[in-house]
Amino acid sequence: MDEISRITALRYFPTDQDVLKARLKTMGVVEHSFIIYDAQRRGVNWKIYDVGGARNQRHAWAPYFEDVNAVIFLAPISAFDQVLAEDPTVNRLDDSMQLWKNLVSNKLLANVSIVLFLNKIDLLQAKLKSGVRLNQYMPQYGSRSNDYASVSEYFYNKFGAIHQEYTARADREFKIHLTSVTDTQRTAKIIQSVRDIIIKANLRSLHLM
Ligand SMILES: Nc1nc2c(ncn2[C@@H]2O[C@H](COP(=O)(O)OP(=O)(O)OP(=O)(O)O)[C@@H](O)[C@H]2O)c(=O)[nH]1
Ligand SMILES: [Mg+2]
Repeated sequence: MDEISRITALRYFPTDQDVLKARLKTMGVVEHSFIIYDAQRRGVNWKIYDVGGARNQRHAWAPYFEDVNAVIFLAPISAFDQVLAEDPTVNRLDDSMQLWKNLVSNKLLANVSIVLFLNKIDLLQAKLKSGVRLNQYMPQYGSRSNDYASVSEYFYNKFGAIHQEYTARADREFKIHLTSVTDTQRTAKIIQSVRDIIIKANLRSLHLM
């Protein structure tokens, strides 16, 4: 609402932040292709497939599984007190953990590197600060402290433990990041580390051949 006069102006042109903050549901699978140059100005062609996360979109994922090098999975850890739009009886974060378990245990994805973004940490911080208690929604959190450091560590360990227990391949490249992807500067750094993981896994598979 602070931006209403700017956004309703006759010559309004959206900023990058406006675009990032827009809520635009992904329908089906959307392909993005671009070239990233390294320090030696060598270009590498990247293809990113953005898949819709809503339940009625998930059937569209499987055909892509066999050809991908890496999966970036975003789990909205601020959503512990929210329910799915498509099924109000299901907690959003419980659903995300269940999906995470299915993904890491999927045999078609055994050779794929996985990067987990525990996302929306800015919203998580604000929510915890405003007094919303995690243990009201996830009783298993018990009497642990309700501050950001403890809560984010809890989720970090919880998602990590699910990977450890259910992964289809224990020695895959796997990394967890706490993210707020609308923060472009921090996300750019994290994407570099995602790139390193993919390159590492590629090199490893070449040595194996
Ligand atoms: N504050 C904040 N907002 C975020 C963050 N990540 C995403 N959002 C916002 O969350 C909303 C949902 O983003 P979408 O890209 O539509 O979500 P999605 O997960 O792709 O949803 P589907 O396309 O339905 O799978 C948008 O308004 C984003 O700006 C974050 O880290 N922090
Ligand atoms: Mg989307």
